[in-house]
Amino acid sequence: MAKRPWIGTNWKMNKTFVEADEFARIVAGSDFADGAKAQLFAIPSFPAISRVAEALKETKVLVGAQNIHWEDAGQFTGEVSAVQARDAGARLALIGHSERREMFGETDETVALKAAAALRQGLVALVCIGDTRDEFDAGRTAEVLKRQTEIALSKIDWTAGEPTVVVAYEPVWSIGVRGTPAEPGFVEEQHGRIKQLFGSVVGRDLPLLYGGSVNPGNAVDLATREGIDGLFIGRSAWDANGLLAIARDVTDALA
Ligand SMILES: O=C(COP(=O)(O)O)[C@@H](O)CO
Repeated sequence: MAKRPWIGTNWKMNKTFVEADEFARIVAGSDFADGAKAQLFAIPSFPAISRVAEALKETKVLVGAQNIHWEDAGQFTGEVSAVQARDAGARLALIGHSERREMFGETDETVALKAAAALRQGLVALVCIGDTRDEFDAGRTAEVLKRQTEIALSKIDWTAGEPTVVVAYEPVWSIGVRGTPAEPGFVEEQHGRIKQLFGSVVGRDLPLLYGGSVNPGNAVDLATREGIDGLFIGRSAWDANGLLAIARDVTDALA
């Protein structure tokens, strides 16, 4: 059976309401809206979540929040809880993106707390892990990914139903305009290691996505590799037609 990949985008701090509406309109009208060929997802900035969720409500496209707090409510100025994100229409929470780890003090421990909070509210927890350039250069990639994975998954009650956890390997050195695209063979090797960790840490397989400078030129090579269950895309998918073109190429190649 052909693999049904996860393919989605994190808008970061981009898009006005007009641009968000345009993106949602194009995706809602596409042949990927029914979710048959791929699990699409889009993660707007907080203000746009409710309108994008509304525009996509008749589709199978998951709308997410870019961050959540680990408490359900309280005196945390400027923060948004999983309860509130779900209330706004989010069905997924992005946790531990490297930009939050690097610039906003996210730690392995807060990532673990947030993953558990997302699952308490029935959200898909999309947890990012990744090595920095220095860690990569020092040959510490495997050690870093092991630590991040083990801690991120440590506060989840794996006996309670089927917690919906998706992990994304995103080498920090491959993300954004200054990033270097990772070699697909290197990614496949890391994914093999991370998949083994899923077996030993939680006793089950989890969807494992790749993110970092994914573009129309490398998407198929990445997404058709062993252990790569989908793509988490930034710049190349901020335009809805860019997202759909990559989804089409990938699903055609997997068919
Ligand atoms: O940050 C990500 C990758 O961004 P690129 O612009 O594709 O390098 C990832 O989280 C998806 O947003």
